[in-house]
Amino acid sequence: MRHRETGWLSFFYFYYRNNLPFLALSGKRCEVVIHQTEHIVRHKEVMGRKSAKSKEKKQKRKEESAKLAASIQKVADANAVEDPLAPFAAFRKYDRNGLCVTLDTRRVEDCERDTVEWAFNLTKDNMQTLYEESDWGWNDRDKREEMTDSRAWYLVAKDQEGKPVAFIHFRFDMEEDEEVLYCYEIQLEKAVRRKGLGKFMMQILELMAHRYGMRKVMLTSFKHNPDGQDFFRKKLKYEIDESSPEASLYEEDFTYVILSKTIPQKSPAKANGATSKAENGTS
Ligand SMILES: CC(=O)SCCNC(=O)CCNC(=O)[C@H](O)C(C)(C)COP(=O)(O)OP(=O)(O)OC[C@H]1O[C@@H](n2cnc3c(N)ncnc32)[C@H](O)[C@@H]1OP(=O)(O)O
Repeated sequence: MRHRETGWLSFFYFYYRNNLPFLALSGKRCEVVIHQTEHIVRHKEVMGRKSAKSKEKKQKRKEESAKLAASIQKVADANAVEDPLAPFAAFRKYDRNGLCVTLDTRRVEDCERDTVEWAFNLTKDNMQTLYEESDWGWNDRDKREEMTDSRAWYLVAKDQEGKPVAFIHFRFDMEEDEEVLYCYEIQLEKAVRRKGLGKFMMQILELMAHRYGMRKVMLTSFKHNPDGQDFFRKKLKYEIDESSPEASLYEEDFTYVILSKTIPQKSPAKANGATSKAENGTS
């Protein structure tokens, strides 16, 4: 080592640089002390590196919990909005392909009882067989509980007589530490299918996800529901989500896939209140 070879001067310099206490030493003991001192310095360096690493870890944990808190806050803010459809006046009506309906969003507790009952029955009609063909099976009580959970929001399309013809049950929620808009259910009466209404309603979800800062729109779809699969994957370009069991290494053949679409995040200007084309009705 350099300072042992260069004698007293470098020995003092070494002490001085490493901020070590000075001791009166005889020349003979000098080498031993230098050796011990180097050992202490190495130890200090290792400890220094360790504490830098633990500081880094602590900082990372701090950032992660701040990010999680911000995500939870976004979900809470979205759920606190009185009417999530309010900024999209142009999307309150769908008048195309011989279909004329009005659209409305409400918390489940603000929906008419008849509407919730209609939504349950339509879901049962459309989905019971598919559920029974899956590992999940169908259970009236479980479905009712899910559909009337206090976190449930409904986007309902009604015809000109005020009769509901299509709905989406959605939630602003956390999914694997991320703020998402989860589409629990999209169900249309047979008479209004293949007229573009389903696509229009899913577009509304994507607009709301963007407006309220959700990172993705997510949903679960049975593999043995080809209509749903074609609609979401081919037409709406939803992709298999990383949380879907199909995307992992499980060998078990699951009967469903989790699909999602990433929502581009708002620029700071828009986050501060500027309105988008869709909100201006110029989509
Ligand atoms: C998360 C879940 O809820 S999964 C369960 C999904 N729901 C169901 O399966 C219930 C029964 N089905 C339905 O309610 C509806 O048919 C939906 C939601 C699947 C689709 O809604 P629709 O209004 O019928 O679809 P829409 O008319 O908007 O079609 C959009 C596009 O998808 C295509 N598409 C719609 N339905 C189908 C279908 N059955 N097969 C193939 N393509 C289809 C259309 O061709 C259209 O493409 P285009 O724009 O090029 O013409």
